[in-house]
Amino acid sequence: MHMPVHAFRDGASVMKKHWKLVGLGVGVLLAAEIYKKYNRKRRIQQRKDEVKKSCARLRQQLQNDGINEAKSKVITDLSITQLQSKLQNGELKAIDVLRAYQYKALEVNDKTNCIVEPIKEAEVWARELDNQTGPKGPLHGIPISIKECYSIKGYFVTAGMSYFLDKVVDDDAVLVKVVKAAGGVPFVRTNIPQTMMTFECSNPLYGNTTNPHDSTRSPGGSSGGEGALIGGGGSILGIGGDIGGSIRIPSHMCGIVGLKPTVQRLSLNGSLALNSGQTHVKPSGGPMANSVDGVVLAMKVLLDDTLFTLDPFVPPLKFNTKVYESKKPLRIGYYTDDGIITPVPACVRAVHEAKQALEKLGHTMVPFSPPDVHAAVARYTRTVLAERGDIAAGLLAGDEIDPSYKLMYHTYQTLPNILRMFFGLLMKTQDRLAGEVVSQRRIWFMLDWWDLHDEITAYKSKFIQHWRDMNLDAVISPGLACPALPSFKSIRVSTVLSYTALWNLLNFPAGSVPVSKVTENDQKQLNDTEVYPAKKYFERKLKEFCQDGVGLPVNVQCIALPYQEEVVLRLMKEIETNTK
Ligand SMILES: CCCCCCCC/C=C\CCCCCCCCCCCCCC(=O)NCCO
Repeated sequence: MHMPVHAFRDGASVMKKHWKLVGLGVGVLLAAEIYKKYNRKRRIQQRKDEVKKSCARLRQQLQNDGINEAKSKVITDLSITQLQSKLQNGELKAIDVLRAYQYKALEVNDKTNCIVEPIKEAEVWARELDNQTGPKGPLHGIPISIKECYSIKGYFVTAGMSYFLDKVVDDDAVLVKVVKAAGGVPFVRTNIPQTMMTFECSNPLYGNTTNPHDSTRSPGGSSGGEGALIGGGGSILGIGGDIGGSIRIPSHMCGIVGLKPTVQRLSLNGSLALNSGQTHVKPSGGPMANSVDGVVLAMKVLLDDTLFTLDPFVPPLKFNTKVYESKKPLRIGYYTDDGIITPVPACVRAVHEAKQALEKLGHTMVPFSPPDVHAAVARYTRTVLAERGDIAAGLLAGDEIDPSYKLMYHTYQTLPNILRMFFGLLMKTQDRLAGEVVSQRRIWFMLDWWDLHDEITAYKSKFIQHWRDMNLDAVISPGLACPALPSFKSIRVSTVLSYTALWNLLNFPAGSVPVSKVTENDQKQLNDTEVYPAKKYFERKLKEFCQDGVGLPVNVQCIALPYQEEVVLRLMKEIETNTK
């Protein structure tokens, strides 16, 4: 078709105008993006400065009040039972206990960077308790540390992401309210890893937390700040959260006690969850402490009418003291290897020591093999990574990706599918599960999601049948396949998660209790190929990361059927009392 020349000229000028508009649009978008990034960086810096100032203020306050190492130690050396009784009978004041723990917490923080910030209102709360007349609550004056993801009115809840620095939260989480109603004094907020979906403890806002027993190692995560703080002696009781091991892994790596209850035995209302729409495997909130007594006290106090009223979806099951204190001999399964990754010798030895101790107490110990752990863990990762980290990635836009999260982020977010499949195939030659996890598909369709639910339900039934066939009351297992790992290395041995994540998939309560410390002989055995052949790639990596680990804590895990936290705690107490 013929077009007159002027038509071309007009067309060209219109195009030119359009290009100008497009250019302008792109420029505005780019400028907005640059501004957003700049603004986020500025906010992060501002946050870092606020935190530094708030620690400096507290330090000054403690100095003004004449608190020193010796004064603090007199109080922080008390067991939770002694502390509770001295606070109840008025021998100790809440403010003095708070000051002692603030001092110690800052000291541990200097070594490990475990605190996000002190809670400034703690002093007011402690003084109010000291002035209070009438009956005292069971946690009266006991300082409690709180994982960063739990809301505390007036504070930022971020999971290590600057996206959440826009506004502070306007109410306390349910567990924080229950703690306060019982007279507890929330006094510090503790660090977490970026997104909370790793078992490290590092993020660009608050930095990396290190292990109190070895500063080159991680405390584990995601409740790693709690692990490091309690493990270092800077808190006696804290609250964590767990969807794959986040209470139990730091407990194991820092040598403290932690309980992951059945989902919803305690409330998680008011705690940050990035993927709360993921319904198949849910997180649990639970206590972490320096003793089983601490965890038991927390469970007794939390499982109360205040909790049942604040969150009516929590089944009104009070702590069953009869079950906890029962002396009836139990039939307990034990295993040291789940077939996914062989634990290092120290972790195997800990299970044997716990088994012997329980046997001496009259329990019957029987070898147990959890059925089909491979399929279970593959389903677990398909579930928790169903959207392959899209939600976190959306919130992270503009933030630096933390080294602890990088490999997972890039595997699922930036690697083109074809390369990921190739990487997965390559991985499969080394480790079948890891290869499957790397190449697993995003769940797009509702029917796939429902099928996955049915598969998990079927697995639960099969597992419970196996448990019943063996007539078990409980099971003990390694706390994890390795003690504390060097910082930022956990993703390279992430199959170790099979020891903890299995119980999240099944929704069984599981607790972690210290049994021993890595010895020279454990290390010798680790390097003896007859004892630890390290045939799999991840086992070779474990062996590498576990060198020079003498003295690191080693826990075991205790597990029971859903809603039988009291059985778990009973075993933990018996192990704590009869090992080491
Ligand atoms: C479990 C087997 C994993 C094998 C992965 C092989 C490693 C290949 C490298 C990169 C791919 C990354 C795959 C990462 C898999 C781990 C996924 C689950 C992480 C869940 C951690 C949960 C921590 C937690 O409990 N958070 C509490 C939140 O409230």
